[in-house]
Amino acid sequence: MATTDSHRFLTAEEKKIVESKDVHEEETEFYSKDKKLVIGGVTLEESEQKKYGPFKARSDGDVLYHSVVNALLSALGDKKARDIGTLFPNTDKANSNRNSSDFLKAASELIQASNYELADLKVMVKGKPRLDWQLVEKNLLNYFKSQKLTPDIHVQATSGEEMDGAGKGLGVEVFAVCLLQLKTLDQSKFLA
Ligand SMILES: C[C@@](CO)(OP(=O)(O)O)[C@H](O)COP(=O)(O)OP(=O)(O)OC[C@H]1O[C@@H](n2ccc(N)nc2=O)[C@H](O)[C@@H]1O
Repeated sequence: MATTDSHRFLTAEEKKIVESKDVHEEETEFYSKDKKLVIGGVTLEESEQKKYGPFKARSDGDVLYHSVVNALLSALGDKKARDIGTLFPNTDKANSNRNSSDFLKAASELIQASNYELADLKVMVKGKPRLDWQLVEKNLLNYFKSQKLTPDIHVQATSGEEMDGAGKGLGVEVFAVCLLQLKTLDQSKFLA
């Protein structure tokens, strides 16, 4: 039975079962042959895909975008939009294989409707998959620009040193911190 542990890779056993199912063109709720591992809107290269398989997730499983959405929702503090799962339940088939940029769009629209602008976004990725993090940064910058938001963005990565699930390659953890700033802030009074 697929669990809703949404950012775990398929275990070797699960992958074997699903691949064998795949032979009969069957697809499970969380895994389909065309589901690629994507982090920060960047799809991993085939060689990396083979090592890890896709995330087990209702949506496209982009754990970096999900973490950024949760950071934005946390900074906004709207109790009705507490977190990503409140806005986009993984029990909702509408989120099946959904592009996680949809979730970023929803969070960006909440910021646009607020008294705040997005000043800073800092991301730390922990896990084994290697990506061009500069490309992820560019992706995020372009995305937010399309939403009329211009945060300073910095993305880092660490292996997790085999110490825990992410470090052992069972999945990827992403920590995101953002700074919202009042749109009406008159910065001149801070300039000496
Ligand atoms: C992003 C989505 C899109 O469908 O799922 P995936 O595509 O990763 O599967 C969902 O928004 C899902 O995000 P995520 O929050 O990571 O999923 P889960 O860990 O399963 O938690 C789902 C929701 O259950 C609630 N929750 C979870 C754990 C907990 N101890 N208490 C809770 O109340 C939270 O509201 C959380 O948002």
